[in-house]
Amino acid sequence: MTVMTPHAPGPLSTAPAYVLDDARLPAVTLAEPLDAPATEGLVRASIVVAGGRIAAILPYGTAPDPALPVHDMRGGQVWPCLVDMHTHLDKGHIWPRQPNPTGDFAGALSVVRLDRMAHWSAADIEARMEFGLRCAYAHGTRLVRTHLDSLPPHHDLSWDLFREMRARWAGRIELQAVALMPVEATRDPAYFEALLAQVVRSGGLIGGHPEMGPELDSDLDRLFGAAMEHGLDIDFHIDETRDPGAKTLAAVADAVLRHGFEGKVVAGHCCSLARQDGDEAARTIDKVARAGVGIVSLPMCNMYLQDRFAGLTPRWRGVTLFHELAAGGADVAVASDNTRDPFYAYGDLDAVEVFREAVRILHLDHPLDTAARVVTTAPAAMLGRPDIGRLKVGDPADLILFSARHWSELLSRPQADRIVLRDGRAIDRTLPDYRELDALLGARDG
Ligand SMILES: Nc1ccnc(=O)[nH]1
Repeated sequence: MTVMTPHAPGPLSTAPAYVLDDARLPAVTLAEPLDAPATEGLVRASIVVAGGRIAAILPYGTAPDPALPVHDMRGGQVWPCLVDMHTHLDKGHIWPRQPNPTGDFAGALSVVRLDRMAHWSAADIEARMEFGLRCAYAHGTRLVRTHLDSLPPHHDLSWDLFREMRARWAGRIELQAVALMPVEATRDPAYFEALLAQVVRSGGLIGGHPEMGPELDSDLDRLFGAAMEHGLDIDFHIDETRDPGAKTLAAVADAVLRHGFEGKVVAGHCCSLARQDGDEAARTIDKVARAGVGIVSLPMCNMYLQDRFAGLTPRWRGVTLFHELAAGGADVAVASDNTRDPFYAYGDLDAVEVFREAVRILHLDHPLDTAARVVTTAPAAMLGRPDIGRLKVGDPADLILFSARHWSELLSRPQADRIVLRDGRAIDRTLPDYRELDALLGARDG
């Protein structure tokens, strides 16, 4: 019997070619449909890996070359490596140094600013980004988009560092970055020009959080104008509030249509949409779909920050109208958001955790048939990388092997025993030790 441990000698660590036999694959991640029956969206199949690539995907039972060594999955699921399309690597892991005393959004905003101004040198950000990326890699993620706080001086410092980190991580994690600032900050031409120069130099995206007010549309026009001039895609933080009066999502969709904007636009959060009445929400969803604005929900962070009042029990989950958006024709996905910082006290850039929690918080279950798309093909498409997060013959064998066979098995445990293959080889999944950050964050006894 094959022993399912990552470091056992065997085909996953040594053989130039082998078979992952008797696996279950999420059909929604298959680039080409397999002629085999699916149960709850899972297809039984065997994958031939050769030269670090997927050489064949065969219906289970159609025996491949009998000479090849076999890793018997015994019915366990095999997924492509994952996509985490909305993170904040620059903030990650500051919690021990800068907790959020209220645990709410206003508290997070104000204390993050204090920490940023006091501590965010290049060395500080680099150490925390590196730590976060090591976690994401060990968990099986291959593509990460991060927002970077981009108010001075970090519009320079963080972006210079980002280019370095992207080069260092090339081949392990593909990195994308988005400028995060209040959209009204673009009214300062000297700042905005300098920021745009950095974003263009870095192959990044422009974004930020628009706010309601008389200048909302003109602020958006300035941002879209710059994006069109420089050929940039856009990724916003939108309406992260319980206030139903926050309607910048509709304004963003209007701006896309008004400008005939042809780049990709993503809107993260969109919490207040779920607090508006049905007709109003439906009108906005229709606009979002027509404008082709992709929506990313951040369920763990939203449930943590939204509807938090001291001494009171939360009454809503904080998430956007995920199902209604999907039914209305909008692209939808989920992602991590913050990790161990004032916006979210927990998290480890584990897209499998994000998937599990998203299923529970957003009711992505029953049926679960296509749910796996929300951390694979859907975010990959929104990020302009449809070559990642899918199972396709000829692609690198970047795969996650689960012992779990069915959805109830996959979603009931944290899948800490998963095996991650990169280019067909099992990687070392050891997570970095928090103690590595002690010197940076001020070690605390007690
Ligand atoms: N949810 C968030 C909003 C703004 N900034 C963050 O880091 N996170």
